[in-house]
Amino acid sequence: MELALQSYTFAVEFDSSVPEYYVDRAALCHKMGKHTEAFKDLMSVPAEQRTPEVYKLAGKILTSLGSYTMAEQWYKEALKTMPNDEETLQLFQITRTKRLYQPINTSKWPVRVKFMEDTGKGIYTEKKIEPGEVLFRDTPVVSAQTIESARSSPACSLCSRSMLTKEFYFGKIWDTLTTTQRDIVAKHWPVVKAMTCAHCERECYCSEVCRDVAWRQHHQFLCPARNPAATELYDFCDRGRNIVEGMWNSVFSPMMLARVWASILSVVKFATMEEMLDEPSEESWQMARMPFQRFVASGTSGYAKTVPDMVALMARIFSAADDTLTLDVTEEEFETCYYKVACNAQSYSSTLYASLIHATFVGRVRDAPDDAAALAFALRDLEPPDDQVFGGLFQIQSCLNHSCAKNADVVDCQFTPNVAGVEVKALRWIEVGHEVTTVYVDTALPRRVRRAWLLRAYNFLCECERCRFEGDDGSRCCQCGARTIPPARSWKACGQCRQAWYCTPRCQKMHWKAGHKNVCVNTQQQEAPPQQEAPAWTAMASDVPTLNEDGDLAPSGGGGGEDLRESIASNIMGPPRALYEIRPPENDGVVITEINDDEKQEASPAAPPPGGDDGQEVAPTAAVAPPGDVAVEEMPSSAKADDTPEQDSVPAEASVVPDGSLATAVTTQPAAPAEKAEDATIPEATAAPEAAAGKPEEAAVPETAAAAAAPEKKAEGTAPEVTAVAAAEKPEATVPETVAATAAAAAAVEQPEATVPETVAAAAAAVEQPEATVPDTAAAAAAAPAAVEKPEATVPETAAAAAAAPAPAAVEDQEGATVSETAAAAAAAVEKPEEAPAPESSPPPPTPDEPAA
Ligand SMILES: C[S@@+](CC[C@H](N)C(=O)[O-])C[C@H]1O[C@@H](n2cnc3c(N)ncnc32)[C@H](O)[C@@H]1O
Repeated sequence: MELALQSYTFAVEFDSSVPEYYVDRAALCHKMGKHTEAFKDLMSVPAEQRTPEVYKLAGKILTSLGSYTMAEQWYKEALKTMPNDEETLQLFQITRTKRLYQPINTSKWPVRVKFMEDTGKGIYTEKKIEPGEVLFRDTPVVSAQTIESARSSPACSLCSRSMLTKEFYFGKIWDTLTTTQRDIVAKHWPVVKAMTCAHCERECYCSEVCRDVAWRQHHQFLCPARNPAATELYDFCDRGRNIVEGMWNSVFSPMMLARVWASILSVVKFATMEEMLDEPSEESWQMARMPFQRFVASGTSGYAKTVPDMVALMARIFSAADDTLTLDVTEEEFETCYYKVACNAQSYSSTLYASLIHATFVGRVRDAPDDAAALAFALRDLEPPDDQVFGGLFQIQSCLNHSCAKNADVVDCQFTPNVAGVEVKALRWIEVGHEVTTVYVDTALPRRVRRAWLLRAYNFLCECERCRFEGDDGSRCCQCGARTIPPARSWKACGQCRQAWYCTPRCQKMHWKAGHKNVCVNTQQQEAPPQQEAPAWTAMASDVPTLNEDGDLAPSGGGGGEDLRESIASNIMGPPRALYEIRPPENDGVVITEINDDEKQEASPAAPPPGGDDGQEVAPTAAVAPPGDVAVEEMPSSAKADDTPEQDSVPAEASVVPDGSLATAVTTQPAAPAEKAEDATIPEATAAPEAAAGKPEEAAVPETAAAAAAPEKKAEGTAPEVTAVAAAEKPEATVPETVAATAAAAAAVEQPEATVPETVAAAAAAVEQPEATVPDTAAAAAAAPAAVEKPEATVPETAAAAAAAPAPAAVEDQEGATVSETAAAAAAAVEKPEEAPAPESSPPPPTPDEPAA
């Protein structure tokens, strides 16, 4: 090879105007591992003479240099002229995967970030975890107080500790207090020293340290005194409109987006100064963007068009951010950043809460009876303050995937007085290698609504254990998939959770064993419904599940795929929103939980179905069963009004004919043998109210003697099985290329040492188009039948592109292309739940003790 290199060098020196000589030498150098020389050679080819092959080779070289972002740019250039070139598409995907899934350092913690094909990055345990154990802690890369909270609860803009001053708390009342009363308040109010930015009044800090750090990190570009365009942004936030055209939510404000760009600029500015350059280098841009590149962004493009004023405002702010530096906030740039934040923002607080300040004050006043008497009137109508709430982007925490049966909680955590963040704690035992999950949605909601929510907001169809072992409504048997005839009828619901329906006791039993027992909870033990609590998220949730005219994902339940698909195309117009919800502190005053904490149910396993009563309870959602209907006749006739188990009676079985419809023929089977204790805990199925009233003998599955026994505790840590099943169910065929890409991703994830990029200075200097942002179009996302990652909006979707997509979860990175589990794919998965392979968590075949199946 050395000889060949000499020949090429001779050729180049002989006639330096022939681009092919450079290209050939670059290819050889690349082969020989001389990547920097190779790239220099390519840069000698004038831009107008660069062929797609040159761009492709440049992509390969830059990938070898670990400069993935730039490599992607060059592949994109190549794809502009040869959009169907499979090799380039493949290389593009691999590079992107490498960039997105480079290892995240969790070496201090008993967890590891791993990449799974169906769920993307996730957090997995490295050892068996105890309930309550801290899995990891994390601090935000960027954060901002939510608009809502900023108005009601002042806090240090950087470290998020509460800055609730007495004047703020007393508000208008303050002016009505006598001097004596004010003195008393001042005596007992904890010291809260707040200071503003040295240049503007718009930011509040707890200390000079926070003020200085904030200045360097972002405020230098956003201070209205320095950048007048930013005034409008502050005004916007001050007006307290946390919902802009129904889009902004209470978890993050546009200020967070502005801080993302500002912090990128600040790194670039610093690097440029350090390197004593006149202009920022491409490398410094890349380095500055790096912390944000790993965050996935789910969403379809078009959002920027719904908030054009905000896009224009951000563009104005960053076009004048600094004398020498500008950042072009295009629609694409805006959307990418928006979706990253929407998909990953986690709300959190400093544990130095407003309520803590208030409680301290109240406690001190109480301890001084004279002072209490003097203030009694003034304090009469004052409510305790709201706590401050921030939204933040966290590197590790953002890798937590969702499960409706979460096994971990995200709680507030204070690292130092000036650094707050979150810690993730196990809610129960988690086996080694199992996934750590949290919830993104109110898990008290029915399955259909939860899934619609998640699909809309996060672009994935939840296949967690709960979703797999609950149904949508009574028209479809959760075990065998048999549908009622007519569809308005309802099968009997699980008497305990009422979230699963069965055509026969046998199906109920099978489903129980297969996994329903792990997720079955008594809905009455769940928390009050969201409407009653009216936390911030209900306002958001209420406008989400309108998926079709009936407000359903599918008519008559059963997860009809077409309807879901259509509704997604027609109704899922809005962008994702983060649903993490902060709750008022409980007990120790530092608890932050997500929207709904089903840990309470987990902590206190659902009570057994109460005697005969439970069997008589009816599912609130059960439909009316017309008397004399075929399905009613097929239900067990053995259940007596007093629910005495009738051991030798025979529940008639509904059978399903191959086309999935319910056969009217009723078969008789031998009586089931005595059940094992495990089986005996199955809550009896309950029928629709009218059916129960009209036909008491059909109201319940015969209750067994052991039915009062407590149901088994939930199985723990089943996530890997869930993952496996979800993968197995995926409608898209997984082609070898995908496997290869995934393997590459996994390898990248698992090899921390592979992360250190070589120097890319030469490459950086030469790159022409650093940041072309090209998100998917909404139409493409809706229409794409398979997961497709498109390096350019202009690159047609091809089978090859679909095959090459390494990650089904929607992943839109800074540069825009999207790996998406499309609506169609999701819909297909919903459409055929009855055809799903048996869950891996299914129990072994029945033992002789168990009832015959
Ligand atoms: C906060 S991120 C979680 C980490 C993410 N998996 C990643 O690769 O960065 C949220 C995104 O993860 C994916 N996700 C989370 N939970 C999931 C689940 N249960 N099934 C499939 N995808 C999931 C979705 O794409 C969602 O938009």
